[in-house]
Amino acid sequence: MIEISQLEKIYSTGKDSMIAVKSTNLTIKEGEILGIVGESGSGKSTLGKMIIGLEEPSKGSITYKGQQLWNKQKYNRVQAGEIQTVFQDPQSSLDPRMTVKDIILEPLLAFPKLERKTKGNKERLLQLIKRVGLKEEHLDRYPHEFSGGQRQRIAIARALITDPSFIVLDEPTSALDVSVQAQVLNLLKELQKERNLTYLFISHNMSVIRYMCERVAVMFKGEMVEIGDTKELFENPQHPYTQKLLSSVLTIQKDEDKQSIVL
Ligand SMILES: Nc1ncnc2c1ncn2[C@@H]1O[C@H](COP(=O)(O)OP(=O)(O)OP(=O)(O)O)[C@@H](O)[C@H]1O
Repeated sequence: MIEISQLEKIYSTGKDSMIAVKSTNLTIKEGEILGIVGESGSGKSTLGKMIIGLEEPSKGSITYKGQQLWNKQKYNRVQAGEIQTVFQDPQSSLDPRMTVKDIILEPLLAFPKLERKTKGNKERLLQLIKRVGLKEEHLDRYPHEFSGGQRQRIAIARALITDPSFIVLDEPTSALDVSVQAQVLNLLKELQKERNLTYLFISHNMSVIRYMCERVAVMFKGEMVEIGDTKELFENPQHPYTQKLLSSVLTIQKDEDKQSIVL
């Protein structure tokens, strides 16, 4: 579904420049949940941002269903909302001045045809809000009236309004309490099955990755150092950095008397 080839991102600030993502190749298959794991600053979010059009690649290419996503420095939006995203912090990603209804409908503004089709379809909005675990009366309220978990449910409904095929989930539960994290992860899993969605699931949390993902890619200092089936990678990590990531997870679990980090 997505082919990433020799993708690179260099950030320049004044005289300095740094390579956030180094010549990366990656295939994301239709209907899979692919995890991207790595410590803070390893380039995970930058990779996601290039796919959703928020950062322009410095080199390389990304194709979605065979079409280039970036052409001559312009992001190609012809996919009509097929690519969506959910960010980590629903507090800052939801506009506090907008009602929940307007927040959810907002992505449609970029796609007039879709907007016309969906706007008159109140039933669809109601189904969606209920499907993510909220109620009709929530539609006229504002983000600050909700808990963190509810706000993330609003963000998920907003991502689904354009009926996407592919969603970049960038640390979607990291800002939530542990028990709420599990509920939101389960909702995301159910939605993925029901709608045959493809996810790129970014997280620094190995337990969350193990729970959610069929395959996982490990990023270290901007490079993709290992990729494989989640089970195999957890049982038999090849790269020293992956081994280090995994050993730290086990230590935390042991030290906290088997209190598993998430689930
Ligand atoms: N807009 C920017 N300008 C300059 N440097 C940036 C910018 N965005 C990210 N970087 C740098 O690029 C590197 C990769 O950042 P990125 O946010 O992709 O990492 P990450 O793995 O997602 O980290 P985290 O888990 O903390 O979000 C970091 O060193 C970061 O400081």
